[in-house]
Amino acid sequence: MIPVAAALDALFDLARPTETEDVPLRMAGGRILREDVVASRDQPPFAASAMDGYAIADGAAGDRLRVIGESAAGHRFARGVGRGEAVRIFTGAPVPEGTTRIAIQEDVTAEGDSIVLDSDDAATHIRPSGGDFRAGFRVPAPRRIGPQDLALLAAMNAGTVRVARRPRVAIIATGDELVMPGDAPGPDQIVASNTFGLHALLQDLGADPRLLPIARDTTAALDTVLGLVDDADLVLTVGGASVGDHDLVAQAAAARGLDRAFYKVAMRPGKPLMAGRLGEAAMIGLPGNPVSAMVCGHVFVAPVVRAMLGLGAAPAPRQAAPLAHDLSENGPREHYMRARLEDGVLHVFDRQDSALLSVLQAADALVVRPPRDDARRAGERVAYLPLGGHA
Ligand SMILES: Nc1nc2c(c(=O)[nH]1)N[C@H]1C(S)=C(S)[C@@H](COP(=O)(O)OP(=O)(O)OC[C@H]3O[C@@H](n4cnc5c(N)ncnc54)[C@H](O)[C@@H]3O)O[C@H]1N2
Ligand code: MOO
Repeated sequence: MIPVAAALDALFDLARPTETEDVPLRMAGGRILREDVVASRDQPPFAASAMDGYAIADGAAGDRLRVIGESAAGHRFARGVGRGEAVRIFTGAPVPEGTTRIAIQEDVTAEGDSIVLDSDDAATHIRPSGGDFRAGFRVPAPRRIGPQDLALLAAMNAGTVRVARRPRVAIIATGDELVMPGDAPGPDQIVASNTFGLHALLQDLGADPRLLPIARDTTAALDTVLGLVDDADLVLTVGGASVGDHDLVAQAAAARGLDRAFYKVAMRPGKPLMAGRLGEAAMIGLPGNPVSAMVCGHVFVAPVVRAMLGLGAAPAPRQAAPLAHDLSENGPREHYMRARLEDGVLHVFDRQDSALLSVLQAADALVVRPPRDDARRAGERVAYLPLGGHA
């Protein structure tokens, strides 16, 4: 058994960054920016009105000004404006030459082709040219492109952006007992679940996951499904990783030339984890117990996918919070305990069996106990991995 950190390092050695590709901006949400985007012009490109009203050169409450034209968004007033004059102006329109402030229309009385200023206003209501960003302003890569990024990149006039190709991930469930959700299971069968959780996790990460057919517990069936892996960057198998007579994944992968990096990690759940290089792909053999597979998804698969996307080789980010209650000392394996954060305090579930998906679903954190961690008291701060995803 190797420590979690050593397993993660070995996995980072297997993870190759994907190539880059150009995508139209509207397709770029959730993708990883691989090349800086640089603004080619100032925004706004001209001094712009922030309000509907009248652009004026000067004037105080009581002054009467002659309205000599109009500046609307997209249509500037092309002449200059002098003392005693005003230009009708709308939000977003270019501020005419010679004006210094906008008198908002609520503060003005319009009378024919002139206006009277009803009050003084210290604010100019003018957005200066380049007030948002200047030409040369940069959004640096790498970065996951969120909705706010998209809005900014569009304002910077980026029609396409250079992003990381999504890592293709083949997911293979193994086991004679498994049927697909919605099928009719026999009396000794259960429904494949882990692969669906992993598929969703991978989609959230920005990967391109593909569910392959369930492989039966024979080396021939496993070989057939491994043969469908095609151009995957990462192959995930689920189950068949332990020491039982029907745990044949290692054998089938070896026959296909797996160059094994490690087998068994000092963690709980997730001990029978296996990894290596399988042709062009990295392969991770996940344990079959549903919670073990999902915990390994968060602890190993997610950082590997992030590394492939070019976001760097770093463990899943941890946070810390106080415990709601005492915890007994930990054994020799790093323990990832399902817990629920309530008002910033961690409640660790009593039942931690790695078959209990209902407990995992109710959890929003995995408390991380180092190997041989001492007993912990209520109120002590401990590390946890946020799981997210709760309404
Ligand atoms: N003698 C020992 N037995 C076991 C050990 C051990 O060290 N010595 N380790 C245990 C631990 S820990 C784990 S974890 C499991 C891992 O076993 P496998 O990876 O071989 O997984 P399976 O035996 O195929 O399945 C375990 C369990 O999970 C269910 N399963 C499998 N795939 C799925 C799926 N896609 N969706 C839902 N459920 C799935 C399967 O039906 C089993 O119930 O080994 C322990 N045994
Ligand atoms: O290591 Mo297993 O994954 O505890 O159930």
